[in-house]
Amino acid sequence: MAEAKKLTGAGLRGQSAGSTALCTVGKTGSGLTYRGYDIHELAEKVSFEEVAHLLLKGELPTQAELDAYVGKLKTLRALPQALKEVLERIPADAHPMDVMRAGIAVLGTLETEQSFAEQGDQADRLLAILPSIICYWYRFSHDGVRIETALDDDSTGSHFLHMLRGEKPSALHAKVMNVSLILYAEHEFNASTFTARVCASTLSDIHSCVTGSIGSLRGPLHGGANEAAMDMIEQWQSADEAEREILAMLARKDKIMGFGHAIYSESDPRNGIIKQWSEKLAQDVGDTVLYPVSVRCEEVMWREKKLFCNADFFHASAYHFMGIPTKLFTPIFVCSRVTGWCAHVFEQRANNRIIRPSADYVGPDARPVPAITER
Ligand SMILES: CC(=O)SCCNC(=O)CCNC(=O)[C@H](O)C(C)(C)COP(=O)(O)OP(=O)(O)OC[C@H]1O[C@@H](n2cnc3c(N)ncnc32)[C@H](O)[C@@H]1OP(=O)(O)O
Ligand SMILES: O=C([O-])CC(=O)C(=O)O
Repeated sequence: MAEAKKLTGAGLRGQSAGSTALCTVGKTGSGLTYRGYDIHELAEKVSFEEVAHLLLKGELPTQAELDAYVGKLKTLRALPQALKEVLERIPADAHPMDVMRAGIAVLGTLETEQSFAEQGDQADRLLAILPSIICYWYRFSHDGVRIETALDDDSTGSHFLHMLRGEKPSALHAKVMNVSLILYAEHEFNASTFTARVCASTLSDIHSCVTGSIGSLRGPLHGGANEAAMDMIEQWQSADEAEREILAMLARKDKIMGFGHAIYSESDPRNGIIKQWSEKLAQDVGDTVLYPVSVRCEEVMWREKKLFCNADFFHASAYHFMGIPTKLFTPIFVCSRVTGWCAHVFEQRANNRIIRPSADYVGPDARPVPAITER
């Protein structure tokens, strides 16, 4: 079993910033559990909606609870007219994460959380509507069509692909989306979730918390790494070329996106799972380049630097093989992680003290303000 990573230095690394009953990350080096359930078992046996229920409502649902929950989510997929109009005004070259951030900000003005008693329903609405927001904007701005978002797909992943392509996905694609959404759902005090908790600690509303989280997830050191990894690997025509380029990047001390992790020491448990599905998808589309390129990157990074693929790296090829445009990779992460964010908001609210750390002052000593003519 891998040893836990030694956590010291800047970035609050290794410091406990609160407690959570939602998730353990890297407790023994490479483990990941949601409310005590191992990620491998969840990815194999349950649906994303069951995981959402687990995170947001405390337990895996019974069949009757699941049926009711899926039914409820389906009723929450429609976009308010005012939100559609805003989305239609956002240009095609906008960053899709900005579209999601703006979409939730607008939703917060239309369906404002009036009291914390509404938080469960608000979280369900966010979960159901986020795929609608991004796909409505994408299809309108790129294809000039106003899509129907209130579709009857049973799963969030199928709903997303159905809106994106205008037809129901294959069983393989539906399955991979389901696994992917499970893998991305929750990860303890990562940057975007901590953003949500800081915002929640001021007793702010849930739309503000989630809007802030989307902003934090957008960066390439966090959720944006799946797109950055795709931009990198798609340039290479063979595994040998990938090896040469990775070695050159390492020599230049470039950051290789999709590798390394703040908490895990020698592997990210989500990687092996999504890698298997990426391989299946590669076979499905007859790929002979991108998957071998990805595998070679993994081998070279481990051999040269003992750096391993995080959850984002093989998501890049998996999403690509399903024909998903690269710019929608990180928005899919949002559609999943909103469950973790909201569950953390609930947890923060249930046992709250405003989050307000201290800083070590390194500026000038106290001094008088000079007159403007003397500066
Ligand atoms: C779902 C997710 O959000 S997973 C993370 C997605 N992000 C990425 O894939 C971006 C690339 N990776 C990284 O930037 C980092 O590994 C992070 C942000 C994930 C973690 O950062 P840290 O906790 O600071 O990394 P860590 O302390 O393990 O770094 C150790 C050394 O390895 C280097 N290193 C870490 N990751 C990488 C990488 N991907 N490429 C090159 N070097 C790296 C660091 O620069 C550091 O070198 P130094 O000691 O010479 O300064
Ligand atoms: O935990 C982290 O720092 C980043 C991560 O892997 C995630 O949020 O899924």
